[in-house]
Amino acid sequence: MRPQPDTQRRLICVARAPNDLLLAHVRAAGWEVTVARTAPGAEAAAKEARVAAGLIDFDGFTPRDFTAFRACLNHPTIGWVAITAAGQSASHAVRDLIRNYCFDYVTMPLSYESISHVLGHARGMAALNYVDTPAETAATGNHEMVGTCDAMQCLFSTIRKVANTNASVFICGESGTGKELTALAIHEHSPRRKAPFVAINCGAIPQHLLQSELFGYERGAFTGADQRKIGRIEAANGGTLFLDEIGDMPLEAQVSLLRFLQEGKIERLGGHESLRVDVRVISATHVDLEAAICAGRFRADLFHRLCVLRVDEPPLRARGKDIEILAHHILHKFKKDSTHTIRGFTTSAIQAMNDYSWPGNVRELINRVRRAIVMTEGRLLSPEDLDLESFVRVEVTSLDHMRDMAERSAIETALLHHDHRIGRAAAELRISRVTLYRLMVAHGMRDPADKPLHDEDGDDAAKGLVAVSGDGQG
Ligand SMILES: Nc1ncnc2c1ncn2[C@@H]1O[C@H](COP(=O)(O)OP(=O)(O)OP(=O)(O)O)[C@@H](O)[C@H]1O
Repeated sequence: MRPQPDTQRRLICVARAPNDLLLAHVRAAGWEVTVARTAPGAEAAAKEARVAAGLIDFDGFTPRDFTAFRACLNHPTIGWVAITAAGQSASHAVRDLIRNYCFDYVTMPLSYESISHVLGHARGMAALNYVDTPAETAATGNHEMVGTCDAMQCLFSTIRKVANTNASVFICGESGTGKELTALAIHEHSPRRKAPFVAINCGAIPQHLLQSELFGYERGAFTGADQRKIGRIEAANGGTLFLDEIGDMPLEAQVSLLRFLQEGKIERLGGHESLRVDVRVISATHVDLEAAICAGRFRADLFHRLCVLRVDEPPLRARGKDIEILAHHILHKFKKDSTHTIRGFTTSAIQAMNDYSWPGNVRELINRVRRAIVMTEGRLLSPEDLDLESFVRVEVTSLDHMRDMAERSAIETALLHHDHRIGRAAAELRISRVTLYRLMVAHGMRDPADKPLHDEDGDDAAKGLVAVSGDGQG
């Protein structure tokens, strides 16, 4: 389960000599403050906080502290604001920290109200990242499997269930959906987790070599076999064997594999000894194996042996909000590849990712985000960085709506220009005051109950126009 967002307004204040008056003020403004006077203290406070604002005064800290600060300043759910004294921002190291890690900076002296206001914004921006941080779901060693949508939650529950048995598992799903990761997760959650997980891609190995790769061979078994080689099945003894792209396995190897699944024994090529091997088999394919069976390319009896338990991997396009969550997860993992700090994705990039059909699934998402991290010149990754600009929705609005917007904008500009003096604004727009009042009411800029006042303009020449009823303009 995901933790709930923090509703408290937490503030981490990092300073060698904290400003007591400032602290009293932010506390009075409702912030729950944690003070850190050292870099390790700041790190500990950052680890504790889920969503928080951070206020950091670099004065008095050493360059070594600056290096240590990077980890906590990089925390995605803490919005940092730096305090700088006049002249301090001249330091190259401080400038770098502010530019790369801080939401904003304030130069002292500044009103405490303004600081509290900036902190509120910084915390708000950090809270947006909170919803984007990936859920802890099915951790598989160093490989985290991210997913919060119903289809992925269902997959995680299936993984936990099938992990407890020894039956063969068959994973079905489009290319790049995470079939190997699922197989690894099953292994890591099973009692076999301490024994090897051995993966072999049946499609990537030349057909004539697949048998020897799977079963191994004895010295002299064929020309060039100058020493014994242990095959992948034997290497997985006690653990799990993952047969990827099983649909590409040649018929000859299918016969040998079927024999192994029936008897639990193998014979190395060129050997005469039968060896008992205890292996749990997980296989996967992105092709329609039932069709391959009908076409005589795959043995039905082998399929039934392999597919005791079936797991379906959802395509990325069917994972809804998970697309965005995964994108942030990948960004977080690879953002060090960029020379500058990248904070996230533009709204149109998120929309383009949601509209794209992802034929290459998670693998393609990883590649696009990694490319974007390297190519971008901004702090937010755009559809162009992701090479998805053709998926940006162009909103088509009606002509009436466009006219309406243009009218409202012209009125706002004229009123601003003339400091809300109605007569002058109306004159610039070349309409009467009465028409301007009517349009302001129509655009919700004025309450119809409000009577136009003569002295609103402070301009006697304009007063006479108020009495004029209509000017025939639309
Ligand atoms: N839910 C997920 N969370 C995080 N990373 C994922 C997830 N699913 C897949 N990946 C990553 O996507 C990449 C492709 O996954 P994987 O190799 O498991 O896919 P596959 O379905 O086995 O691909 P193929 O059909 O080409 O063999 C890997 O880098 C994997 O770590």
